[in-house]
Amino acid sequence: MDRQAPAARLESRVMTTATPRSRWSPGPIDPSAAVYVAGHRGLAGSALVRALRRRGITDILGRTSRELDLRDRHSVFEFFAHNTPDVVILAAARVGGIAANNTWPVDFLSENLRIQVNVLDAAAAHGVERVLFLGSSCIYPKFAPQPIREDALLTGALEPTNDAYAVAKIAGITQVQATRRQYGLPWISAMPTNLYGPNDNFAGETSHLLPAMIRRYESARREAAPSVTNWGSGTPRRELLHVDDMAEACLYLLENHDDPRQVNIGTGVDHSIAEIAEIVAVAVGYDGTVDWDTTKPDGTPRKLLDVSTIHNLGWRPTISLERGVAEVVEWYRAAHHPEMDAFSEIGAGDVRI
Ligand SMILES: NC(=O)C1=CN([C@@H]2O[C@H](COP(=O)(O)OP(=O)(O)OC[C@H]3O[C@@H](n4cnc5c(N)ncnc54)[C@H](OP(=O)(O)O)[C@@H]3O)[C@@H](O)[C@H]2O)C=CC1
Ligand SMILES: C[C@H]1O[C@H](OP(=O)(O)OP(=O)(O)OC[C@H]2O[C@@H](n3cnc4c(=O)[nH]c(N)nc43)[C@H](O)[C@@H]2O)[C@@H](O)[C@@H](O)C1=O
Repeated sequence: MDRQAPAARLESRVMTTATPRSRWSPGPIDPSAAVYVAGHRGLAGSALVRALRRRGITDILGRTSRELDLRDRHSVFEFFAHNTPDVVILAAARVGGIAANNTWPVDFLSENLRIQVNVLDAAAAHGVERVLFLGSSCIYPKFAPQPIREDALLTGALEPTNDAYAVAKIAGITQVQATRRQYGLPWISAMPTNLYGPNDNFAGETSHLLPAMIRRYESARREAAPSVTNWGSGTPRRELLHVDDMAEACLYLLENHDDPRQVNIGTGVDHSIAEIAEIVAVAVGYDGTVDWDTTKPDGTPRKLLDVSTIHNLGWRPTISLERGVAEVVEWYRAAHHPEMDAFSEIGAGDVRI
């Protein structure tokens, strides 16, 4: 006799029943759909929740990592068995800026592989029709031709500061494609460029470029410091997308797109790090001088995405970098009081609102 609980039985294989046939067709997400946003408190996940609410979707499932550790396969399968989501958006991941990726590569590889495999296996086991997997532009080769087209994937060596994270993300894209092939489920993957917005990680050392700079420049302004020191040479280029634009793009893809190849999401415009620093200085109102710490890594020299696929599908971003950065500075000032400046020691999760 099979003494295992149903969730445990499902855990041992990806799919229990015969291949499901997809019933999906393009159109708005059903307002009564149960949508699970894995990572709903994060930068991307919280923007996805806002975008879903703007569409009138109310049955949004979210669990913090304390409530549901997605590295724990059994818990993930139990969650799916009890909640049976109709749509899954996988925005939970171990995420960090260049220093975090460079310092803890095996954590970024191992944790992300486990999170992805568990969530995607559980979604397949329950026959979830619509799944969107979020990767990142770091999946592409370090010296890919610019702007980077989707077909540049796996054509060259990765940027060493984030190769472990990138390999985990490439595995996620492959799992989506393999699930489509094996089970006929219309799952998709999206690859956003560097993101910024409210609910970002402003911890400093582990942050991405933009939140790190907003924190640094705001602190320098408050303290009337004569100069700030940014990382690297200032010459690499980055394409920055407001996370609310990213969320709209993801929902647009979920409503309109069904194809195995990952889709780039970006603005199609990039700036040097020095130019981005100047935009932050203006938004914050800091007029001191800038030094560059070249002992810190530059990372990939350029990773401008070719966004013609999503443009041709009919989606374009709406938030300019200057406006977006100014809004995030306001958000940061409202969310973080000066006495909370020690929050890097507390951990980014604890300062989210
Ligand atoms: N930030 C960026 O610039 C970019 C991000 N992306 C992609 O977007 C996705 C989300 O990134 P972003 O929003 O920036 O990251 P954040 O760090 O802001 O959020 C990550 C979320 O994942 C959750 N999480 C992490 N580990 C676990 C776990 N073990 N179990 C359950 N939940 C977990 C966290 O939950 P909790 O808060 O409860 O701890 C958090 O809400 C990632 O896939 C990333 O690759 C893509 C391109 C650029
Ligand atoms: C989204 C993407 O994010 C990461 O890749 P990245 O784009 O290299 O990351 P970043 O945002 O941290 O840095 C961008 C650039 O900015 C320069 N820089 C200046 N001053 C600061 C600074 O204060 N902090 C940081 N972090 N960078 C700084 C820094 O020297 C570098 O040249 C990966 O995690 C990757 O896995 C990934 O997916």
